Amino acid sequence: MDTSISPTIPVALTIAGSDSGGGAGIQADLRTFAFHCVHGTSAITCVTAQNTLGVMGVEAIPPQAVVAQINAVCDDIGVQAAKTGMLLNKEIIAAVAELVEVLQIPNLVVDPVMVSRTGAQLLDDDAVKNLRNLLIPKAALVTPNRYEAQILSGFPINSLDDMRAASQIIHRNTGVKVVLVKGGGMQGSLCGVDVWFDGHHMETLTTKHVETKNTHGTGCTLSAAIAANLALGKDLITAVKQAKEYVTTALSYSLAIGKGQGPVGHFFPLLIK
Ligand SMILES: Nc1ncnc2c1ncn2[C@@H]1O[C@H](COP(=O)(O)OP(=O)(O)O)[C@@H](O)[C@H]1O
Ligand SMILES: Cc1ncc(COP(=O)(O)O)c(N)n1
Repeated sequence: MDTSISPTIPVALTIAGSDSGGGAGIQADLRTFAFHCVHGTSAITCVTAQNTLGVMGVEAIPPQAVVAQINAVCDDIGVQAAKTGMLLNKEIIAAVAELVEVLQIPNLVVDPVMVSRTGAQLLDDDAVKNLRNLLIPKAALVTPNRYEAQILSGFPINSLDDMRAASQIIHRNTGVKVVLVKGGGMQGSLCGVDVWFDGHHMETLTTKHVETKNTHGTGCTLSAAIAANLALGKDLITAVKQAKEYVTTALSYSLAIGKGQGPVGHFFPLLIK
């Protein structure tokens, strides 16, 4: 008897870098998809040698190999949603942006990864232009953190009002449907507060602040959970709110592994009885 699960199982794609330490990047994304009961597919853009202390090395995957991975997934399996994470250089960004258009990849979440939690540069300086002009305009949602929102808006962010202003500037400059400025890098009570702006409606999304140093992979997990929720057919604001709850719980169950900043934990559905 064939016990395969029905072909209606949702499928999501992550286009991102590999994190050898397993806390962020492709590893966090596929784990997040799995805990949402979404089949995860991947296109690896670069391989990082990384742990909880930092990034020791980065090797780029040639753009044509990134394109081949995306084509292989989309030609055969098909995806209901996708996210991008660490894209590393302008050539990979241009290739991904073109393919998103050609393949009409739906429900694209762009996490504009630029710098790691440990301070390592994850995007070439000359690649920001392609991110802003070629890829972000094709996204349903872009999810910059404080630092990335400052780069994309050219506006310094020190308060909730600054986060709001930056979200409006990014929306206007890129034409993206929705901007979510994340507050993980903000001080005090603003840490964990995010700002949503869709061109009409501005909303402040708040969950409880979790006190932990083990925050590696929060941004990757959030964008992957949003993509998983979109693949499951949820509307964008619901997808974002539920993803934020997922990250908050994952922070509460973070993993104190390694000597530095450990990753958020995804095992809570198995741990909470
Ligand atoms: N200590 C924390 N407590 C609660 N939520 C947090 C905390 N740190 C980050 N978050 C949330 O995690 C998500 C990822 O944000 P952030 O850490 O800013 O992203 P990135 O990993 O890209 O820097 C956001 O929803 C943010 O509000
Ligand atoms: C491969 C890869 N992708 C993304 C991040 C960002 O994650 P974080 O901001 O938690 O360091 C990372 N460190 N490595």
